[in-house]
Amino acid sequence: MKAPIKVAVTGAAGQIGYSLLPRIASGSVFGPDQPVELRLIEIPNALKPLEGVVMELNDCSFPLLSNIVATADLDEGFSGANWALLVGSVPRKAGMERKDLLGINGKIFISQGAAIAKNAASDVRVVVVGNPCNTNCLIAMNNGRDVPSDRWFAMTRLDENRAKSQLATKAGVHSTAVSNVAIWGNHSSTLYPDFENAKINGKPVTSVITDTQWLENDFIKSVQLRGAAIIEARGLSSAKSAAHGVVDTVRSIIEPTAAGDFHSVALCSDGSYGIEAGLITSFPVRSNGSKLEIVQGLPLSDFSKGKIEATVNELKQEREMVKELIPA
Ligand SMILES: NC(=O)C1=CN([C@@H]2O[C@H](COP(=O)(O)OP(=O)(O)OC[C@H]3O[C@@H](n4cnc5c(N)ncnc54)[C@H](O)[C@@H]3O)[C@@H](O)[C@H]2O)C=CC1
Ligand SMILES: O=C([O-])CC(=O)C(=O)O
Repeated sequence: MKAPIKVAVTGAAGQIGYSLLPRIASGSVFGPDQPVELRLIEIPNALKPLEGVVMELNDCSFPLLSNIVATADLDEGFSGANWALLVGSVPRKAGMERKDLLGINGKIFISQGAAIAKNAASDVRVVVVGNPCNTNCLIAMNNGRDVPSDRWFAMTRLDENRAKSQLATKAGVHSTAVSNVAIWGNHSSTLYPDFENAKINGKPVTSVITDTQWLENDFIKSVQLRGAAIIEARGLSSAKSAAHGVVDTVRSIIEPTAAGDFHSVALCSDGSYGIEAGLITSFPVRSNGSKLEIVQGLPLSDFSKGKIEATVNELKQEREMVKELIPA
């Protein structure tokens, strides 16, 4: 039996937490032979509902769940964590952009970044989900600089999955036929779902879907605005698909990527594709199971370059909005 890994989850009493925790505890994220200890972090006011979540997790009698710690103390919560999934933060309401949350949510990530650096395991990897996730991740990373910058991620996998679903529906194929979908930039209404490098059954999307007008307009907009459409329909932001996005994000970091394919995650730019180093930007990535790398050399048309520039510019604006939260 392997030793348990410690997985810290913030916002554990929230709606994403409710969908995500059983996936982790049942082995869907770290594998069917990997025991996990859950370290659930909430604000003091949410400790009571968190107690209910813990009761339900216990009632599932998950074979792989070795222990649960529930706490409002960041030092205790992140102690020894091998993974920190930062979900806890306020979701937007209808009519808001995700960056409108920066004033409320940004400061949460100062203390969380610092507490991760102080308490987590030396191999900790961090995935920020709470919005606006790229800039929240930037804040956390810069307040937790003892953790190397290649361990910090923000989630754009839900956007990749959404793009696959839209392309599959348009082409009349199953979403598993769609591969190589890069999401570039910010998890926001400027993100760029790159249909030019995407494939359907191994062929360029543009040779299967010849409706260029749809690809350049409706498709991009549908992915950019999907989160808002869910809020409009549900009265609440996406939770099940977001939790599934977290599962896919972690798995595509720790498991080898299928030959020729890639996935999307926001990480600390190293200057690839001319994107300013240090920005938490979504890129196409490949993993060999232990090392994750940005896919190099994808051809980008002027159309794609313009879209990427716009979303990266928004990331720079968001960084400017939170400059007081980032130590020099
Ligand atoms: N990156 C992505 O693709 C997606 C991101 N999100 C974002 O995820 C976040 C969480 O969404 P939901 O679970 O639906 O919200 P929710 O409101 O149901 O749950 C959030 C939980 O976070 C807790 N929380 C707030 N501040 C905290 C802190 N400082 N420390 C620990 N916990 C804290 C709250 O008490 C609450 O239980 C939101 O910011 C939402 O916009 C949602 C969907 C997709
Ligand atoms: O749109 C939102 O506020 C929640 C989110 O990030 C998403 O569903 O992609």
